[in-house]
Amino acid sequence: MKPRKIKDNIYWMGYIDWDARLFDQLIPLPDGTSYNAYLVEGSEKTVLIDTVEPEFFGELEEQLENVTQLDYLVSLHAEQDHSGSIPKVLSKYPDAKLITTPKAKEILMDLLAISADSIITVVDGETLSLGDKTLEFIYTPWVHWPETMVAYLQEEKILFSCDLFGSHIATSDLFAVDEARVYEASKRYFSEVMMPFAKIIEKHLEKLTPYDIDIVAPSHGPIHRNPSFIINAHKDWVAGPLKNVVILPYVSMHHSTKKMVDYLASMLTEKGVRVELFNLSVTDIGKLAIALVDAATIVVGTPTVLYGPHPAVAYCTFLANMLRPRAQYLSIIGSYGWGGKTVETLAGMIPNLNVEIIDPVFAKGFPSEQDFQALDVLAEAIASKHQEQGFV
Ligand SMILES: Cc1cc2nc3c(=O)[nH]c(=O)nc-3n(C[C@H](O)[C@H](O)[C@H](O)COP(=O)(O)O)c2cc1C
Repeated sequence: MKPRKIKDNIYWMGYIDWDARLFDQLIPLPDGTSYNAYLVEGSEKTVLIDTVEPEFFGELEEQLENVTQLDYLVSLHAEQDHSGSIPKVLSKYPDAKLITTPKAKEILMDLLAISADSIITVVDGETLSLGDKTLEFIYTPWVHWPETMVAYLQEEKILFSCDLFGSHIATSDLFAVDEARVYEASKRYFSEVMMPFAKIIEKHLEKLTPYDIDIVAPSHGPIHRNPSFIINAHKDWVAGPLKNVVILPYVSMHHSTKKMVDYLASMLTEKGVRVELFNLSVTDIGKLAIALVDAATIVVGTPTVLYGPHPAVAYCTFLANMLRPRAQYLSIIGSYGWGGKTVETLAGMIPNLNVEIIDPVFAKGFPSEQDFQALDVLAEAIASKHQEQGFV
């Protein structure tokens, strides 16, 4: 892919990774992703903002073919998918100075053995003149590492937001055209990377409010010419109202738990509560993470296996605890043969979740009439709590 013009003297560079299927060896990428770098040519100085995964440096190098002089390289975030090619860019342009935050300087030196001499650190709000253009650096720590910042090109009103407002999607659209598709890809990205920092991101969104932004240029996925679409989506994900939704991640080996999950789902639906079921044996955990962003209630379904939850349920619970969704209620349903500590084990795995636990329902073997009645009570309890809270 050749450099693509965003505005006069401002170009997208990078790599569109159509083949990527797993990010950080953790996150499923059904739609691939991209690694975006941006070239800004001022009347006096030229700057490259971020780089690409080191294995794709060849592509970036070709895009830089006609760039004879690079004065600055900005690193907004030290993670290798953006920083990994910095050493190669610096050896191509030995006079270029690397601009970053003091915290990122430390991390870049640790990760990539970049020498301290080539790094200039900036303070929050500092500006860099490129002649007719000015870059302002705005600290946004914990998006999603401690060292992160964004850069605002004042004259052109472009926010280079790095991972903030990113989406995992490979597309030849330079700008987000199919907003519904980008919304889903961005929510996936948010849920898996940003959700644990939702409260901090809420503050950053407030900090960015006074900036007049025409274009948001993130480091993954397409660029936004309609910035309110992606900014408002993030405002909603970090602090918008929870939804009248119960998500039901479950595993069932011999259908007892499955029968309970299906029954509960049906009762909830009858009571006007929306449900999303995730069979953890086959589910894309990214889809589950997306649902965790704004569901009001989580009900985990598990059989008892060797005195505890099924390992796939334990993994999902561990992940949910890491991702810190905003759900307010949680319950556990499932089946056992003779005994165990499934509920205690799962309850002990969610210290980060600020949830009220609604009485679990466990069937001995296949659910009996009494178990279905207990599920009726659970459905009623959830539905009335959702109603009381006004979730829609
Ligand atoms: C590998 C394995 C280990 C199990 N370990 C336990 C156990 O420790 N305690 C228990 O009460 N039941 C145990 N069970 C029995 C299941 O929990 C029980 O059959 C349950 O009804 C299965 O639910 P499901 O049909 O949703 O898979 C075990 C079953 C299997 C297959």
